[in-house]
Amino acid sequence: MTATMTRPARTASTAPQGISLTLDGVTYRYGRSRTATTPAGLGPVDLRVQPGEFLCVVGPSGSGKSTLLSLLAGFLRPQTGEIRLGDTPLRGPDPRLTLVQQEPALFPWRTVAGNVAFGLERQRLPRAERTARVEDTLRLVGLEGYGPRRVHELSGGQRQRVSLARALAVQPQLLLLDEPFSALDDRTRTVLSDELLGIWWERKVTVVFVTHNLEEALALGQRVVALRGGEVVLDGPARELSVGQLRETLEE
Ligand SMILES: Nc1ncnc2c1ncn2[C@@H]1O[C@H](COP(=O)(O)OP(=O)(O)OP(=O)(O)O)[C@@H](O)[C@H]1O
Repeated sequence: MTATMTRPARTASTAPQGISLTLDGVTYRYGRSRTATTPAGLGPVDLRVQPGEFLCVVGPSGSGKSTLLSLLAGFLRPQTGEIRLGDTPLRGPDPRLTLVQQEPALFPWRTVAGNVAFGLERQRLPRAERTARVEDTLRLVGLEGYGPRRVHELSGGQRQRVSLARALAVQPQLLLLDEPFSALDDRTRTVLSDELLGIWWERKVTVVFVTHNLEEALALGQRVVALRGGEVVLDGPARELSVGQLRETLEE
């Protein structure tokens, strides 16, 4: 990650717009272990993410980042409290949100276009519209013309672009990203981070980006939330925070 990363000066397009995300007293505890007195997990967490906001979540290993994302993705249900997308309680995986994971989970038997089209198949779009949407999204992630290729022909960075395109093709209102660039080399990571900012700027989607990399969080996020021991220990605008301050808070 470099300090030179800048937000691209693009004009924002009209659609689709991001949605607000609200967590009210959300907890999730895994089964009580024999050694730990307090069961591991998350919460209680109160958080409100504004429509179109880019939030980065940081924290050391075991701080609850994945648990939080699993709750937001609807894979886990809060044991107490409530998560709302806009005004609606989240009750499980929701078509208004998509998740990009650390390792791109692509279908090797499908082409690049086939992978990107996957989520659209459930939307029952007319074929021509589906094809246009796939092409547009591939262009958006810098893979114009890659549609007919097979996944195994691609580099790690290109695969993660396909994964991002698949998540974006359905035009989510909330995009969840779980350490999406951590397996990539520094240069590819910087390029993709910059491109993600461009896409966010253009689409105005709400983003929750989980990373253990503090520099990355400050470079990408408008706002940074730090987790420690399953609790929010810091929440502030990225421009007012420093790596040292985050590190200090997380190590206390
Ligand atoms: N399936 C599970 N069963 C029991 N405990 C779990 C389970 N998953 C996570 N935990 C515990 O819950 C706590 C939070 O874990 P979580 O995976 O959310 O942290 P994390 O910040 O994502 O860590 P990492 O950066 O290593 O992925 C940890 O103490 C972890 O050991």
